[in-house]
Amino acid sequence: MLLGCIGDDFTGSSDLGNTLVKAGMRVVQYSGTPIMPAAPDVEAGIVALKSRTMPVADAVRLSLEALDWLRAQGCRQFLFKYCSTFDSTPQGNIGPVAEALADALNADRVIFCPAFPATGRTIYQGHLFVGDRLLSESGMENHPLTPMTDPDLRRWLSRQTREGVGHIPAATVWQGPDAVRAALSAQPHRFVVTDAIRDEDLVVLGQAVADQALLTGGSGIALGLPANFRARGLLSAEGPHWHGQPGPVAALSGSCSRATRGQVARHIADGNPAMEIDPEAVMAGTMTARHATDWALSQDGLPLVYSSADPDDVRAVQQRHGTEAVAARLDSFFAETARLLVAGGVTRLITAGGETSGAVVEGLSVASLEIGPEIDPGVPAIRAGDALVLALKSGNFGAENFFAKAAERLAG
Ligand SMILES: Nc1ncnc2c1ncn2[C@@H]1O[C@H](COP(=O)(O)OP(=O)(O)O)[C@@H](O)[C@H]1O
Ligand SMILES: O=C(O)[C@@H](O)C(=O)COP(=O)(O)O
Repeated sequence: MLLGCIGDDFTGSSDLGNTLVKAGMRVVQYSGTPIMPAAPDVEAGIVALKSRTMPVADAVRLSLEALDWLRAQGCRQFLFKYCSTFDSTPQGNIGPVAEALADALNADRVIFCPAFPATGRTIYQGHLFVGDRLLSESGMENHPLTPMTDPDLRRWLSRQTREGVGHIPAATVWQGPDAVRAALSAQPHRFVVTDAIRDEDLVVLGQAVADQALLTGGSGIALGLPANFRARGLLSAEGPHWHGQPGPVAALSGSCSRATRGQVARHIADGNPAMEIDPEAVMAGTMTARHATDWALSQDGLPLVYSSADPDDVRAVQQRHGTEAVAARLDSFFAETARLLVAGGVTRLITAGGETSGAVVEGLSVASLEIGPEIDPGVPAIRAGDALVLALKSGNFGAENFFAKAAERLAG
């Protein structure tokens, strides 16, 4: 294993896997830190944690455990993957996890670059944009767990860490890898937010940090890394392999992000079967995973079970029961529904939402996931077993007809 990655959620980890596979690396995503060694042909290993929103100390501990395992697999470079919208609270977890990893690896400079231009996430003057809006006006300010109310990454990260936070502007990135390397060494601070507006900028950054032990960012920061290993003659020529899976299909969505809500609306408008889950009914125990599964298994086509709701509805239910209590109940509802669906014969499962997908993969007790071809930017097809394939969609990713598109791609 050459590149060791730690993802703070499951969809984000598969997004990173997608980038690395497209650039020709053989990638396996692990559900938590494995207890066994990796297969010998894995070139990039991604330990997916559900650490984005857990208490800081737990996120740090789990990330360090993952780092230990990746080091034991022989990795030469390490990447901490978080969301392209920098999902975190003023307490963490991006800053504290990065600090712990940097200390463990003796990294004296660490870049922070969540840019992912293919999905509209760009960084300019240290500010994160989603399309033509600042992060804080993109809808992410309403995220149920990590409302992003400040687009200045330097300021947001500073709240989470004891380290000072520096900045490398786009003008330096445009001068190429040598200029970035020089700017990095000249930084007075250990943590450095880097601008990136285009894929070319990410490739330059990837070249510039070829010898850094630790990088942090969205999946975009991995764009240039496979070429570094290839240039050193370290990648196999064969590349990844993939075969699809026919059979019954179902979709689950606990994502309340704007893109997912559009995809849910489109799925319904296209006449597909859909069942809306009322969180109140789940909290009261009157809606159970068994009910949802029985309904889904009795449908033709691509049934969708969703709790996706507008920000006002989400806020109202959170105020009544508490944010964590609602998230925990819905996560276990979806995890159990996934388990029952697969037990009932479903071979293609599509999930929307980072937390939701993490809960589902854990509920299915799948230890490792082989990353396959891209469905939409940031979302690959995944093989989870001999007769099970998955698509784990980040909340804000995917075309409007994502559910139908994913079902087709998983089959082929
Ligand atoms: N109707 C709802 N009301 C309140 N919370 C919800 C509702 N539906 C889902 N949630 C919770 O909102 C969170 C959505 O997060 P996630 O699954 O990561 O989606 P995304 O990728 O869009 O951020 C989950 O914790 C989920 O349990
Ligand atoms: O970088 C991204 O945007 C994604 O890879 C990701 O992490 C998204 O997380 P969720 O929106 O919670 O799925």
